[in-house]
Amino acid sequence: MPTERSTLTQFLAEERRRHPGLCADLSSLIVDVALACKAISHRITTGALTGVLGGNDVVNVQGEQQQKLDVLANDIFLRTNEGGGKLAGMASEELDTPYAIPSRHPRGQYLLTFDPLDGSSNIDVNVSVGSIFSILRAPVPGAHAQPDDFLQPGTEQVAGGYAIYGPSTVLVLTVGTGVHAFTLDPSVGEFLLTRQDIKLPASTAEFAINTSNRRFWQPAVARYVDECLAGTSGPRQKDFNMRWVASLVAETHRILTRGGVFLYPRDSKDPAKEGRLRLLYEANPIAFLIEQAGGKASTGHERVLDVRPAQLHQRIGFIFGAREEVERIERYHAEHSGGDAEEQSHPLYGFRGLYRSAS
Ligand SMILES: O=P(O)(O)OC[C@H]1O[C@](O)(COP(=O)(O)O)[C@@H](O)[C@@H]1O
Ligand SMILES: [Mg+2]
Ligand SMILES: [Mg+2]
Repeated sequence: MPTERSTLTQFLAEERRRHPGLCADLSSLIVDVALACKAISHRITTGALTGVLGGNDVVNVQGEQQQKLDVLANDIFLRTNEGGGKLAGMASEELDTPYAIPSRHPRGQYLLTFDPLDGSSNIDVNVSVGSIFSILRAPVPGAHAQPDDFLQPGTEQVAGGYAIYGPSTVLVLTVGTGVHAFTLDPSVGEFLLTRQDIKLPASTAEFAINTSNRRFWQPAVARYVDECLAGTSGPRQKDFNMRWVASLVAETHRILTRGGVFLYPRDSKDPAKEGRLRLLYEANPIAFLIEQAGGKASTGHERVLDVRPAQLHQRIGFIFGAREEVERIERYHAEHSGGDAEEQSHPLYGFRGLYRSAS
């Protein structure tokens, strides 16, 4: 079917004309990443027919049960991107250490980090999952990337995005010049531009959080959620809706489509972990998109993109979306940060925060 919409490749060529600083290698790397997403999309679509559902009895570096599709998607990302001559190395949520580009391939000037399959717990129940990616400059172009090379703050990203595998497959991308969405047309095998320069409303009446963690929340988070739940009879004086898909990509896509705020804050469930989501593969690329769309992304205390990673698989508290809501949550964190640390780390503190904030 003929179409007048730009393909991803045409769009990137046009972006390079508009922004001459955009490098040709970066465009072709993004096209390779998109190719990986198409292949993953195809495997997900066939589901049980090709035996790709279910676990594979392996626990990954994150301490989580790997799904067959986690491994498959990881493999597709590596194979599709290793030979293009654009990369000095890759780092994946599913691999303990960075992936070295095999010596038979030329090495390039970029680093690719990715969560090959996000929202794994949703695969078997046929709910949307996705892939998330981030592109950084290699400190030494052409050389084999060292693990520390990946430890760059999110502000250094040159591109970031995700593919959502839902009722349709959509690639959402930023190269630092706005946020654009491309829908996969399976009849021609191309991502076609369907939304340009996506903007996020500054306010919202919809929040997303896993409330089963409530007893582990810090007081600032409990206060924020309690106020939303109190609706028109509480201090916010408006009713809020709530959503939780348990797939970061799906939550992000909803927020980029109709607004909202997302919280997976640091909590006391496992004090050894600084959060649930991973800084390099999840928080940074999503924060890049959200900021480019006019929203905010924060740990509760600071801008996510300013965090200097200390470890490849570092986790982080992640709050993003409508600017006014994120600013409010940051304010609550600042107001509650002077409290009694011992009391605040108590698992029931969140509940007591409920009563305190209601007064
Ligand atoms: O199961 P929970 O605690 O609600 O966590 C859901 C979160 O975990 C994730 O699934 C983590 O991603 P992975 O599936 O890549 O491990 C996010 O997509 C989602 O926001
Ligand atoms: Mg993930
Ligand atoms: Mg994953």
